[in-house]
This record gives sequence, structure tokens and C-alpha cells, in this order.
Amino acid sequence: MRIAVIGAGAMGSIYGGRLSQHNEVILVDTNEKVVDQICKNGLKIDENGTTDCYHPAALCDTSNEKPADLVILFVKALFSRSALENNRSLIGPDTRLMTLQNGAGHEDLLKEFVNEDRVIIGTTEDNGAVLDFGHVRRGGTGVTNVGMLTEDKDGFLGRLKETFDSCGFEVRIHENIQYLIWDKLFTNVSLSALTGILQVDMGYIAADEYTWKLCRQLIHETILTAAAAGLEFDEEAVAEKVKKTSLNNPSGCTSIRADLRDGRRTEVDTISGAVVRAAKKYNVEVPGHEFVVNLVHAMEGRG
Ligand SMILES: NC(=O)C1=CN([C@@H]2O[C@H](COP(=O)(O)OP(=O)(O)OC[C@H]3O[C@@H](n4cnc5c(N)ncnc54)[C@H](OP(=O)(O)O)[C@@H]3O)[C@@H](O)[C@H]2O)C=CC1
Ligand SMILES: CC(C)(CO)C(=O)C(=O)O
Repeated sequence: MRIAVIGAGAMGSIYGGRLSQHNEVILVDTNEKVVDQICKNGLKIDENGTTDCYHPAALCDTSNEKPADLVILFVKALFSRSALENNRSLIGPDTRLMTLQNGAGHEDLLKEFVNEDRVIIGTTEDNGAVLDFGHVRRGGTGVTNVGMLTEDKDGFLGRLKETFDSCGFEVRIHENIQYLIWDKLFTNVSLSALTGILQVDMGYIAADEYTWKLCRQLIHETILTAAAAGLEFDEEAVAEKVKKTSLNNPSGCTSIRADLRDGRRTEVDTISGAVVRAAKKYNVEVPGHEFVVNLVHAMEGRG
């Protein structure tokens, strides 16, 4: 398969690098140093105590490239639109456009670039971090959940699963992918958002009684919104899962915390903002999430 991965950061490098074992892969990034390093010395991925080197093509400018069979969008969500606009040549009439970015509602943007029946959305339980230019760590592995907005008439997801699984991923195909997306969203809109605002490790969320109360409020508002959208979750089970994530990663640093700490803009609009937008659509009150979105933007404004 000809696969283009836009965003050669932590996740794009993990997927692009591993997929390049059996596919024609182009990694695209705006950072020339990353692209030069991959072109000259390959892409290094640290995993399970070893470092493997992969050799995908790497480019900043894709204007002379022909369309790919699959384009995977792995930039931070606030750069999604410009990343797609700058790489239109990779998207042809038969191209599938896929995202595994955190947050919800990415399909609205993807549908502006391909027909609805070519959009693939999902979640990944893998995680990673950038160590250096062209060098990342695959910190943990898990399931890659994928689904489509329409019926998969051509059986593309089956081919995608075969392709990804043969390169070291574990893909699961879902009829109701929105359920999986919201299932992951619960953690990001509660635990991750609060670690960003408070600038604390993940463990603090369950350990501090007042923070846990705030976390529960954000979970509760999300449960009501999801239910209004037709997605029923067990609130106690969700809260238990979020608590475990906090307790099992006491010194873990979420990406929203790291972004605010380092003076970068965050993905809050596609995380907490996705709940606010859905709540508005279904007439649900979400004062906690509205406060979080505004507060995080206020923090970003300080640089
Ligand atoms: N890291 C993780 O463990 C996980 C992350 N995710 C999600 O995956 C997505 C990607 O995250 P992550 O890999 O951590 O992010 P990174 O910031 O590590 O990688 C994104 C890369 O995209 C580059 N980029 C920015 N704008 C463009 C553009 N217009 N065209 C091409 N490249 C561009 C960035 O360059 P520069 O740095 O120079 O801006 C960077 O190299 C996010 O939505 C995140 O929520 C999901 C699960 C786990
Ligand atoms: C909660 C966590 C750390 C799970 O990978 C995450 O998605 C984040 O960076 O916020």
C-alpha cells in the first residue's frame, strides 16, 4: 500500500516507521531537520529496550507527489487544516483519509478533503515521545481501533487491518467507532485537562480529594452529553477507569500539561471543546467544560 503519514512526530513516526517495513511510506513534516535526519540516517524507534532503524521516504514538500492509497493525519489537531491543505497532492479521488488523533469530531474536517465514505476515524492505545530529530520512543502498545462513517462496501478496513497487523500493530474494526472515541475522550477531558490546568502529574488527579471532585464533575457532564448523543456509558465504570489511569501512572505527564508548560498551544478545542460543541447541539449544560476551554486558552495566551 502507498501510505503517507502527515506529521513525523511521536505517533506519526511510530506508525510511519513500522508501516514502512512492508509498504511504500512517505513521512511528511514541516520540520526540515526531522526530514533531513530521516533521509540521511533513517528513522529510529526505541521499543522494548532495543533501537530499530526504518527507512521511509521523508519530505517537507509533497507538491510533486502522486496520491496515496491511505493518508494518516498525525499532527496536533490545531494544525490539521493547514497540514491537509499543504499536502493536497497526496489526496486523490481514491485516497482514504484516516486520523487516530486524540479528541472527537475530526471527521468534520476530513470530510472537507475526501468523500464521507473515504474517511477512517479511530483511536490508538499506543503512545510515544520524541527523543531527538528522527528518533522516537514507542512507550506502550495497545489496540488501534478503527471505523468508518458509512458502510465499508469495498472491505478496505479488512485490508488495512492486514497491512497494519503485519507491521506490528493490533487493529480492531468497529461498527460504532464513535463509542470508542468517546470512551477515550473521557480520560482526556477530565484527567488530562486537569493535569494541564494544575500542572501536576497524572497521579495527583486521584490522590487529591478536591481534584478528584472536579474530575468527577467533568466526567459527569461528559456522560450526560454522550447520552444525549445516543452513546450510553456506565458513569461509575468510566470514573473507575480514569482513576486507574491516574493511579497506574503516578508520575505520568499528559500532552496538554506538556504543551502548556512549554508555552505551546494545546488540543483543547478538539478535546474539551468537542464536549462543549456536542452539548450545545443536544442542549446539555456543561459549565465545567466551558470553563476548562476558556481557562486553557487563557493559559496559552501567556505563552
Ligand atoms: N504522543 C502520544 O503518546 C499520543 C498522541 N496521540 C495524538 O496523536 C496526534 C499527534 O501527537 P504527537 O505525535 O504526540 O505529536 P507531535 O507534536 O510529536 O508530532 C506532530 C508533528 O507534526 C508536525 N507538524 C506540525 N504541523 C505540521 C504540518 N502542517 N504538516 C506536517 N507536519 C506538521 C510537528 O512539527 P513541529 O514539532 O515542528 O510543530 C511534529 O513533528 C495528536 O492528536 C495526539 O493527541 C494519540 C495517542 C497517543
Ligand atoms: C492520558 C494520556 C496520557 C493517555 O495516553 C493522554 O492521552 C494524554 O496525553 O493526555
